[in-house]
Amino acid sequence: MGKKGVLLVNLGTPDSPKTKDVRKYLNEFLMDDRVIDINPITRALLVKGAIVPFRSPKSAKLYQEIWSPENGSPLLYYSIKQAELLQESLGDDYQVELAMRYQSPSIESALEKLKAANLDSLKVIALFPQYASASSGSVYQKVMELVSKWLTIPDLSFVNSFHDNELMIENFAENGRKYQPETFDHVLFSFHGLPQRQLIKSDPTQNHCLKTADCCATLTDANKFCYSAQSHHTARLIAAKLNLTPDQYTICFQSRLGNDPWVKPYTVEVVAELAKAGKKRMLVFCPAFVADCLETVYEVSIEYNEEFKALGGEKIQLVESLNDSPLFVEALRQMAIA
Ligand SMILES: C=CC1=C(C)c2cc3[nH]c(cc4nc(cc5[nH]c(cc1n2)c(C)c5CCC(=O)O)C(CCC(=O)O)=C4C)c(C)c3C=C
Ligand SMILES: [Fe+2]
Ligand SMILES: [Fe+2]
Repeated sequence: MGKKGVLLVNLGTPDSPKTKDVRKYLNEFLMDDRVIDINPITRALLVKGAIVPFRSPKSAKLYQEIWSPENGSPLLYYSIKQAELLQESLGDDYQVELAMRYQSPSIESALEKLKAANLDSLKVIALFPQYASASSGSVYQKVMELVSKWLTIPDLSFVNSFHDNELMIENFAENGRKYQPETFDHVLFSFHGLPQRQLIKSDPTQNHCLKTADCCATLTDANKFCYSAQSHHTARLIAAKLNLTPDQYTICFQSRLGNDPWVKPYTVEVVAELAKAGKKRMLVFCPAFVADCLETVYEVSIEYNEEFKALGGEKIQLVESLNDSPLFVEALRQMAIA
């Protein structure tokens, strides 16, 4: 019997927090036609002419704030840990490799190692709990492009999403419980944002997403692959584990890029409204990320915290991500062997 392969893929991070490496990363990331899904000429003009030149030095400063002298980027550090722990847990019948959709380690290099192992099967898990064309879709497209050229293609499968994975939900709830959610004035579930255009394009019925204010209130056949609907579902499941009632929490979306409308409400606006409403202490979960990264460690813990305090709030407390927790490794193990 040959080995079974498992490929874990996260988004990627710059090779270093220097402007030149951030520029290289942003160029590869934002030139992906699933990420900036517009006419290719307009995309190239926008990305290479405007976004990357202006954003790279600014983002480099932010990356410098979160870069650990020993471990580098938290996203890469914890992704490596997750792959190592999963390998340990699965044992010698499996070969686990980690890749990043952008930059290093590349999907090409990880697939080369897996090809050399003469695998019986390959399971690919994009490390995004909620499906989006811009994240998981892009990973799976890239894997398919590369594996389609192999002479022998093993049994190949993908995990579309794991927004409702019981162990993942429990892991977020467990991380949150340590902070005693009941002692906070309000709880936020802040997900990475996405252009509204991408939700609408991905709606198979073309008659559901964003047609009503509560289109994400339940998961149905029409919105089962919708990033926003899956995000709402994840948040409701974590909230239920913590016995939070709907008035105690808000679901919102962060990290908007550009001027087009993204999924609402925007976290930055929710934070401002809650500060103005007199809320003092807020607990923030970021369940679109399975590892801490720039969007959690900087954007939530530093940027939103400062904005909240400037408007009269006292503290925004980030609930750490799943990182190297045994519960998440077990969730990955169960997905890998399913
Ligand atoms: C949760 C999954 C993610 C989706 C969906 C996603 C969509 C998306 N992102 C951008 C633009 C940027 N994202 C950036 C950082 C970033 N994004 C994700 C995940 C998703 N993005 C992660 C995990 C990270 C952190 C990476 C790290 O190194 O820690 C950035 C770079 C940082 C910055 O300059 O602010 C950009 C830019 C778009 C346009 C998009 C969907 C269309
Ligand atoms: Fe992003
Ligand atoms: Fe939707």
